[in-house]
Formats: sequence, structure tokens, C-alpha cells
Amino acid sequence: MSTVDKMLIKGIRSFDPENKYVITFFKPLTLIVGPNGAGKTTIIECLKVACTGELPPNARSGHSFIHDPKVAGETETKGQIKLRFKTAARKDVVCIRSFQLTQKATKMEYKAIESVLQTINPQTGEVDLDFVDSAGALLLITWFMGSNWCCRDHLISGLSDFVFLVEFFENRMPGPAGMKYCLSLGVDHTKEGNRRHESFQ
Ligand SMILES: Nc1ncnc2c1ncn2[C@@H]1O[C@H](COP(=O)(O)OP(=O)(O)OP(=O)(O)O)[C@@H](O)[C@H]1O
Repeated sequence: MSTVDKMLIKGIRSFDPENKYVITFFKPLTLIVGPNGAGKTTIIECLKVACTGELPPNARSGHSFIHDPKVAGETETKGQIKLRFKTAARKDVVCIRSFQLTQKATKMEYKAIESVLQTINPQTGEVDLDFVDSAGALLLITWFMGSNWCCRDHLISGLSDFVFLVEFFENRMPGPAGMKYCLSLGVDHTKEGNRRHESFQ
């Protein structure tokens, strides 16, 4: 099976274009938790965009997917998603998708400016695209204030995933060890607020 290793996001939705936010996925499962507005849905959207090239349905043709230049105090924002994954044949591949949103005189202009796949070892030139199910055991969890767990968005659909998730928590959760499955998000994606500045490669 293919696996997702890391994803870099910058300049997408609330993720600051000046900073690189790198998410490292855990095995066998990554849970993404955080308060409303922290960016959980954006992470899932970025996974989907990186994998398929399709923008989310609410992206207003890309205009609302890229970080709003007005929020950044600029006339142009560049957004980028880089996804590093291992193919079923255990080849490391990086998918890079870059975008641009520019404030013109009367309207915003959205452009997808780059969409490439790179192998980590360019000598082989081999790219395995057996990638569709690479989300594997990634589930998005929204932890609502009342501390109810709610499986609201996730890439691998179906009730069985949710049942699995409940079992997972019942049997294995808490204790500090449980945290290795858990990626916790804050709401502040600025340089100061971003505690996950890791190198991507
Ligand atoms: N184009 C944009 N530019 C800047 N910020 C944006 C843009 N689009 C959305 N946002 C901000 O991104 C945040 C939403 O992020 P997201 O939906 O990923 O969070 P979430 O953790 O899934 O929240 P919830 O639990 O409420 O679903 C909101 O604060 C919203 O204002």
C-alpha cells in the first residue's frame, strides 16, 4: 500500500503564505484535532487537491482556497502544497502544486501555476502513480468543545472506518503514548504560532 509521509502547506486558506507548515503523518493512524478554525478541513482539502488536482467544491474556482491577499496585506498570494509519499513499490515521490491569487483592478485572478511529480531519486526517473488509496488510515477528527468525538470529515468513507475509530479510542487511547497518533493543531498559523516548522525533505 502507498503511504503519505509529509505534507507542506503554505498560503492556503488560513495557512500563512510566509511560513511553511509541515505535517508529518503517523503510522498506522493520524488523528487531526484542534478547535474550530484551526485548519483541520484545510489539511484534508490539501491532501485531496495534491492527490487529485481537484479544488474543493466551496473554493469559488480557487479564489477562496488560496490565502486571501487582503488578509496578508498584499496584492498577491502564492499558495503551495507539497505532498511526500511512498508508492506501493516504496519509491519516494513528491507532488508539488502551486497557485497564485492576484488582486487586479476590479477582480481577483486565480491561477494554478505548477503541478509536478518528482521522484526523490531523479536518476531512476520512475514514478509510480498507484496513489489513489494512499490516504490509508488517515482520518480527520473534529473535537468539539463538549469533548464529544465526531468523525466529521474523512477521506476513506464508510461506517466501518468510524467503528474502527471508536474501537481504536476505546482500546488504545490516552496515556501519552496515544499522542503519537495525534496531530494537534493550534489556530495560529503565523510564524510565532506555528510550532511545527520542520524541514520538508
Ligand atoms: N481564503 C482564505 N484566506 C484566509 N483565511 C481563510 C480562507 N478561507 C478560509 N479561511 C479561514 O480558515 C479557517 C477555516 O479553516 P478550516 O475549515 O480548515 O478549520 P477547521 O479546523 O476544519 O474548523 P471547523 O472545526 O470549524 O470545521 C477559518 O478561520 C477561515 O476564516
